[in-house]
Amino acid sequence: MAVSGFEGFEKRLELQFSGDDPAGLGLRQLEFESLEKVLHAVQCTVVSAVGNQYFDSYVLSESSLFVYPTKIIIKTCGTTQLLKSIRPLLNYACDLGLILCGCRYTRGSFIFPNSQPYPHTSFREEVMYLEESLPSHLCYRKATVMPSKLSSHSWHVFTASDDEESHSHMPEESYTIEVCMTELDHVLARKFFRRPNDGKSGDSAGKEMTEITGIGEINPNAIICDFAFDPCGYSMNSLDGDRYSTIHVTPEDGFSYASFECVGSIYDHRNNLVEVLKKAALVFRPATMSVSITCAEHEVWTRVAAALEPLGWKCRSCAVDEFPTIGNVIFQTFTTRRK
Ligand SMILES: C[S@+](CC[C@H](N)C(=O)[O-])C[C@H]1O[C@@H](n2cnc3c(N)ncnc32)[C@H](O)[C@@H]1O
Repeated sequence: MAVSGFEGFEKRLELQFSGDDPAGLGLRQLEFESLEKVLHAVQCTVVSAVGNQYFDSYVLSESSLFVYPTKIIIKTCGTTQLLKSIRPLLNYACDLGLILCGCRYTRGSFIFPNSQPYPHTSFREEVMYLEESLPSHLCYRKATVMPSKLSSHSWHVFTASDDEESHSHMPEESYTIEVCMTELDHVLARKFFRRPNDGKSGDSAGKEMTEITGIGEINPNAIICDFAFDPCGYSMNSLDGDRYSTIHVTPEDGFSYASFECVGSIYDHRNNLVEVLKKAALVFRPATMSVSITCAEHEVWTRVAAALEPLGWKCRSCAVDEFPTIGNVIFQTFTTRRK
């Protein structure tokens, strides 16, 4: 941990591959030892894992990893060196006959930017490292920092893709939503601290936190893989068919942070996203939150304000940008009226 405090804001990397056998196991064939080597380069480890017929999910010492046949998502916090996973992953994927066709890297603004090691010392450095690590056939590249009225919340996005015309590494109907919450309600944050010497494993303490905080109610149909750190901190992955969601919590005063991420479809009932967002926000009641949606083309983002404004958060800013192949990224920030 940095001397100042734990860096909750995650770095998130999504790599999309194509191959001859799209119905096959693809990346899921990777040996656990290979994944461990990739994570060693990033400087984190697996603490818990669960899979279903569609994908494998891992809770990490610093956030989460999801492995689909042709897609891998790694999200890591603290002082991890996430981008160092790219080269080993590309080598393993190549051995499986998979070719990289898309890359998306996103993150918020670090609370402790000076504690970040290379190549995460600045967004400029990260982009240079990405540019050098990715194969040249990913020729459509774009890097942007999406601003907000709150200097502590801006959204860093880098994308690279192989062919703008094919326009669908991401199914047109699906979207990803990434929520970053800071200044958590103190009483609610206390629930993510363990009692000293509770005699529990990280798994059983995690299960208890999932229940008492209401996290288990966000999607009651999902399989949940949860873990509680000692003395505090919590991570969970949930699996519902081919969809994941994930929550990570740093509850310490002064740098409290929680993130919620899920995927959805524009064809879901309008209320699904509204209800899920409401429930996730009420678990933490943060003073400030940012919501980023990546979606091909749809007004799904209007549902975010519809979910949060009746609960007392006010939308302070909204930025939209378009990226090759993945479509639009909409970045909104919210604060409580009391701010
Ligand atoms: C890994 S978790 C969740 C990460 C997530 N990105 C976040 O900050 O919300 C981080 C929390 O667990 C605590 N923690 C305790 N032991 C830890 C460990 N061995 N590795 C990482 N975090 C640990 C940290 O102090 C922090 O509160």
